[in-house]
Amino acid sequence: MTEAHERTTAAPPAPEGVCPVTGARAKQVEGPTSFPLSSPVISTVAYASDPPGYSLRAQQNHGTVVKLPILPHNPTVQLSAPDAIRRVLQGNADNYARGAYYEAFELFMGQGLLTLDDGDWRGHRKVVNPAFTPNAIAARGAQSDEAVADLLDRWAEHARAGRPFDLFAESMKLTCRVMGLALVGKDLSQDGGEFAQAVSVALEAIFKNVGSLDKAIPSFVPTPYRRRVARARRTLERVVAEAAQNVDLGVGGEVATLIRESDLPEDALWADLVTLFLAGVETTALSLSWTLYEVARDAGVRERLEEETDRVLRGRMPTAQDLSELGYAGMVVDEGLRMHPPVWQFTREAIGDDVLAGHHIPAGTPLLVSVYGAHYNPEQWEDPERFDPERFRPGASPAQDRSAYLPFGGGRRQCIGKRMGLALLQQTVAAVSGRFRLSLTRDAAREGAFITLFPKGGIQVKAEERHR
Ligand code: HEM
Repeated sequence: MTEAHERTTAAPPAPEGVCPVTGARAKQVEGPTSFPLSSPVISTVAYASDPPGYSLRAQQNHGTVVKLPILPHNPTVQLSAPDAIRRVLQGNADNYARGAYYEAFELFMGQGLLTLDDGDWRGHRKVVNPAFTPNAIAARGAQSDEAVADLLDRWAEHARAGRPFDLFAESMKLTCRVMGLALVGKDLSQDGGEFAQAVSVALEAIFKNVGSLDKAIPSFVPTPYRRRVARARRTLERVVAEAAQNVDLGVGGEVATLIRESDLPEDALWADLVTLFLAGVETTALSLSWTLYEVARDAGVRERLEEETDRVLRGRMPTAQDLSELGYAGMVVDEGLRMHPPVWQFTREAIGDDVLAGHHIPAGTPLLVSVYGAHYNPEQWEDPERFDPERFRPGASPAQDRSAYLPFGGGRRQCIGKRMGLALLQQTVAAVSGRFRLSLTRDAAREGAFITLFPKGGIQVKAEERHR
């Protein structure tokens, strides 16, 4: 194209404050303007040392649509305004691609359910969908029942020995078993924690790959971190290879069979299985740990839960059929997911210009949808720092705007495992409350964050059996 042609066809500059595509009047997105926080290097260091804290401070100081000067995709716009989030995920979802941040996910997840853009993604979602319907989840009910029963029996041994244990490590055993059976037909909690470790290391590696200093070290140097990542990859490769073999032998897991027998490309087995493991195992374990942590800290909530479980279950284990009667346990899980959303942010990129909550978003802008910011926004939630399951009482409006609550995302890319995750969480919270009282051995857990929001150093608890 000649320079003259470029000049004649280029769009005329938009009058200031008007989006060139929609023609709507719009403000520029603001962010920190004064040193040191205007400096991308200093901001990136501040962000890396406490990502959720940095994110909330930016929201408090500059609002719910804010420009973050963080590397490597500077500037990135952080969104926690419910109307902006609704437009990105639903109203104008066609204008938002997965974008540059999601490229780092391909390190482990290849081109699959989470990383593909809408066109190619549809086929993958359609193939695995039958394993996530209410009927499919109910058909696997006995697997969850047994896994939860074994978890409680292990905790009973800890209780009798007076031995503290880590809620997060225990929750990972539960989810490695339940997800392993559903996806590849194998209990993946039986390898001394190797699979659980592989999932956590892979998620950390994806987060660090976005902007890690590790990249400054030549790629042939086997740093301890790189050795851990390589080991995690080998573990995941072994699980996927075994899954393929088992499908070929006619004894494959439900999801592995659906993928292997579909028309999806050969590499979809790796991409979609690893995606489902990385998206489902740690997230659900974290929700369980954080929710039980909050229950252990709040005698009032604990007593309400005990009253409900004693009344509904009369000392037996809950099954999927009991969940509709265990409404308070469901509200406790919902509030746990508000206060500690395991996926505390996720990303998109604007394909064309748009206006979000009155702000002009130029084409190509990387976005961080801040679940954490939305869940702690005082304009949306009364006293957001308080753990209060009553917000989720049926018929109540938990937030001013329902798009301010999005632990599972929203729109057509909403989490495929939402129903499965919630059912396991509600069942386990009720089962634990029916049998044990948990107490923390340390006052407060410290939050750390990579892709997920995790308790640094775990959550040490002691269990006491309620009825002996
Ligand atoms: C409490 C547990 C969970 C939480 C908080 C959670 C959260 C989320 C969120 C926020 C998203 C949206 C990401 C985006 O739009 O960019 C998502 C997507 C996804 N989640 Fe979950 N998730 C959970 C459990 C699960 C489980 C159990 C599975 C499967 C076994 C799963 C598999 C997926 C997949 C495959 C996607 C991508 C969906 C798509 O784009 O079609 N998740 N999850």
